[in-house]
Amino acid sequence: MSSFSMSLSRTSSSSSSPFFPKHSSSLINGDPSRRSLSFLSASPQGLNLGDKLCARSERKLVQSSVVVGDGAVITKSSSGEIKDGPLSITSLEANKLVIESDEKSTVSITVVGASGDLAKKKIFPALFALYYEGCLPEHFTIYGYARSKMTDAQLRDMVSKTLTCRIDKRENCGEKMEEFLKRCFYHTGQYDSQEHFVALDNKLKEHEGGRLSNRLFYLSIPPNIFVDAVKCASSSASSVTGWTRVIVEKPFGRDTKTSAALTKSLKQYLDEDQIFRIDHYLGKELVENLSVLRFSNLIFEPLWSRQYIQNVQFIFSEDFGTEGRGGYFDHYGIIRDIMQNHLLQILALFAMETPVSLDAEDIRNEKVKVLRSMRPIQLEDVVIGQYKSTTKGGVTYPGYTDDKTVPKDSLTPTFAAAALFIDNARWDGVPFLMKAGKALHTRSAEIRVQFRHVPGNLYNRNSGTNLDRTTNELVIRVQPDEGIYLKINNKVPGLGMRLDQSNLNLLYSARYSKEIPDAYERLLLDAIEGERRLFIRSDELDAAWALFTPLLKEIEEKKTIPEFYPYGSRGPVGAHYLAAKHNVQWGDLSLDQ
Ligand SMILES: NC(=O)C1=CN([C@@H]2O[C@H](COP(=O)(O)OP(=O)(O)OC[C@H]3O[C@@H](n4cnc5c(N)ncnc54)[C@H](OP(=O)(O)O)[C@@H]3O)[C@@H](O)[C@H]2O)C=CC1
Ligand SMILES: O=C1O[C@H](COP(=O)(O)O)[C@@H](O)[C@H](O)[C@H]1O
Repeated sequence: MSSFSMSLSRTSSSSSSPFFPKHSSSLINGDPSRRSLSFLSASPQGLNLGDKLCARSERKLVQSSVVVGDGAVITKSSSGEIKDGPLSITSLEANKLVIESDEKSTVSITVVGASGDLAKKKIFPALFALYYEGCLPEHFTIYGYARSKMTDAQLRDMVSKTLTCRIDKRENCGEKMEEFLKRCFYHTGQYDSQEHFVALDNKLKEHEGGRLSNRLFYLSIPPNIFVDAVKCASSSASSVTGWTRVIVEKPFGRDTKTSAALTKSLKQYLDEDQIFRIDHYLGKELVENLSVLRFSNLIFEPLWSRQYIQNVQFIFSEDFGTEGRGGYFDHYGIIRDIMQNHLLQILALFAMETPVSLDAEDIRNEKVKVLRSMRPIQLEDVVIGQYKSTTKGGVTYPGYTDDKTVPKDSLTPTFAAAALFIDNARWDGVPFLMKAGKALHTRSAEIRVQFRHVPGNLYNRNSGTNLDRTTNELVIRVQPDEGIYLKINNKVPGLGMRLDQSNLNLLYSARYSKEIPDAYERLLLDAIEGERRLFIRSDELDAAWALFTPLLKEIEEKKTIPEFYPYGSRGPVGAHYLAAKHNVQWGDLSLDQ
């Protein structure tokens, strides 16, 4: 257990790369446990108190321009791995970075609303997967907190029954689960009771055993009680020695006003950098890969503009309805549930300019610029729908309003399609089409990039009459069957000259044997490590609401009637007309998808 003090003396350097600055390191007073580092150009920008420096944090170090090299406490091997971790930053001052080994710190994770659906379905399984993979710190404790009366044993029982995660069939799963469950506890309490949070604080302290304490609260509760819980957690159960962070689940309000009010209330008790607004689509592997695809392959970035791209489509569909969540859903609708957050976030990542670095703030700055460059959405560019009951093969599927928690005359859309535009130099005039729906024929999420026709194409005559069928299309399939494929034209083998379209296909399951982690695993780990890149900053949220609020208001004020579509169908035909109006065909509905 040791602590190191590193002096960062900054001088300018023209030769060092922004990612790998030159530096030198030496012992302080001959003490091998204390190191002095002189950085030629680096600053600890991007590093925060409590950050953990381990192999997973390499990205952070690289982005932060504080890669520590030869002879230093943390060494970067030629294979790119950081050795001698994990270490935590315990003090961060100008020119002085104090880090200490992980043995001295602990992370307490409190799942607020532990008795609920999301906690069971996603949060506990993700925490277990992280534990199984050895990604949680050596010292950690997990607390479930909710009003329901439960003992530790009952929580463990509940968690073990719902740990239906990807780890299930792996080696030693049972053993690991036993170990994991021993670190899980439960505390019964009201969400607005300081007294109950003080009691939680005492229990956490017992487990922390005097180590530097870092605390993460995951608010897995309905939004109307977010602020009460944050108030109590921050005043009665936040850490006094390390960091305190709060993960907030959506919905972040219903519109600009309510979202701003929520942010204002949260900021009474927390700083912006303590708030981790989760959008779990940002944690999905293929969404994470979007920037890699674009910025690390020379062949894509030069094409990424109005010059070569005719339209971009963001498509979300589910083959089940709102069963069980009708009460929540009716208050929000598909535009707020999926478009304003998940699809818009992906759009922003897709369309942003190259960020200065991979640092969270640099990426989020670029995303905000995209969102703020978007043209107000016109109601004429939007189609809404609602699924109705249908009987197929002798089975009757319920309509949206058949749900007892949904008013019979509800106009809430369960489907929406929209054409959006980014009024900047790169994307001027390019339609960004979004489509999201429940109770459709399939479950999928994908990004489709349709390129322009080849000008003066020599082979037009050989390709048939429909030029759209010969345009290149890049498909990023977020789920299921994660993959990326590019449709290209090729000659059909033989003596004739007939053209065909084929896919250059990267199917993840064929390429990689390792299963893909759930989005919640990545996001929880990022929150523990203080990595904010995949969380929504308040100005991003404001910009997202500024775009959608006028449209939602207009739909609601005009009581726009949704177009009905049968459960399990491809959605309202209006979506086809909308696409056609912008000279587009939905890629997911074409014959050769
Ligand atoms: N479920 C999902 O798939 C998703 C959920 N979310 C969001 O995550 C959060 C949690 O979702 P989910 O688990 O489904 O929510 P639940 O409705 O299951 O609520 C979670 C827990 O909160 C407590 N609770 C529920 N209603 C109230 C109330 N009116 N007053 C006080 N406490 C209440 C209950 O615990 P107790 O009674 O024991 O205190 C409940 O177990 C929500 O913000 C939701 O919008 C986001 C994406 C997906
Ligand atoms: O946020 C939400 O997402 C889910 C879909 O998430 P996925 O990871 O299963 O694709 C959606 O069902 C839900 O309505 C929405 O609130």
